Amino acid sequence: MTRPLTEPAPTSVHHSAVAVTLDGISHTYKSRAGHVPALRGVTHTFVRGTFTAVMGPSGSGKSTLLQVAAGLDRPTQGEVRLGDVALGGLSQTQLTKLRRTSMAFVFQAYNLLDALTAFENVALPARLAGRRVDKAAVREALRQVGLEEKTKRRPPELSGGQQQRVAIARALHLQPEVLFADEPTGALDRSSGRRVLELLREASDVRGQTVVMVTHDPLAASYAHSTLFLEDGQIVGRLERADATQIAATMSELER
Ligand SMILES: Nc1ncnc2c1ncn2[C@@H]1O[C@H](COP(=O)(O)OP(=O)(O)OP(=O)(O)O)[C@@H](O)[C@H]1O
Repeated sequence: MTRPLTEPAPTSVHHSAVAVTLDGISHTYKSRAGHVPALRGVTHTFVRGTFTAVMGPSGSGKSTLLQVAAGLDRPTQGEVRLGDVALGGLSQTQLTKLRRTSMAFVFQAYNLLDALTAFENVALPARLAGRRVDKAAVREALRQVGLEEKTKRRPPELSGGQQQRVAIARALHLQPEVLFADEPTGALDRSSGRRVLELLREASDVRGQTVVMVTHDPLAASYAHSTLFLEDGQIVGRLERADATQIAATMSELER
């Protein structure tokens, strides 16, 4: 596969056809109410250059799966690998470095810094990863999500949907090996939502990035190459190249 010139220098992570492997992952939260098993023996490989939607009823473990796959939380059991690198074998510093160079995450709460402008928020992760900030590329990322007029605004001066789009521009600008997004279209109107989904699909189809997106919306999931269904912390189904009607039908079977 050819790589665009703007991608970071390859590391061992980039040589594998598999972007992310979840190998027998279980994750249990310990809270005052007791132990909550959020994931129970999840095994899955996310192939490089694919776009996967993760669906399932509320509380089925979708966000946990994303957090664990992105190395934001260490699983109670099992192994996560990014390419050939086992995340469990890395120190916190090594993990942070790997995450900064290879992954981007669009959170449900957008995690923007209020003190920085939209432009500065988009540029920040690249700066933290020690890369030179290409101003034109930052502006282009903001243009792609329709915010070219708002580059100087700070998050408190933007609507929820606009903040969500800044978070998406920030992830796209990094051109990460793997892009994780938790409900990235949740706060968006139909047309901005569609645009964002097209951008995510383009990231995988055109640039060979791997995209993993949690969503409740069958229409959003239909933009992905495949959809995984979670229930009670386990993968209970998978659809390939399905349309929104098929995805919705599978979801309603699960929710019965
Ligand atoms: N920090 C936490 N402490 C204790 N339990 C948690 C914590 N985070 C999640 N859980 C529990 O783990 C289970 C899975 O949660 P998770 O957020 O992964 O589900 P989800 O499928 O993303 O849900 P939703 O669609 O409602 O966002 C739920 O039972 C939830 O209550």
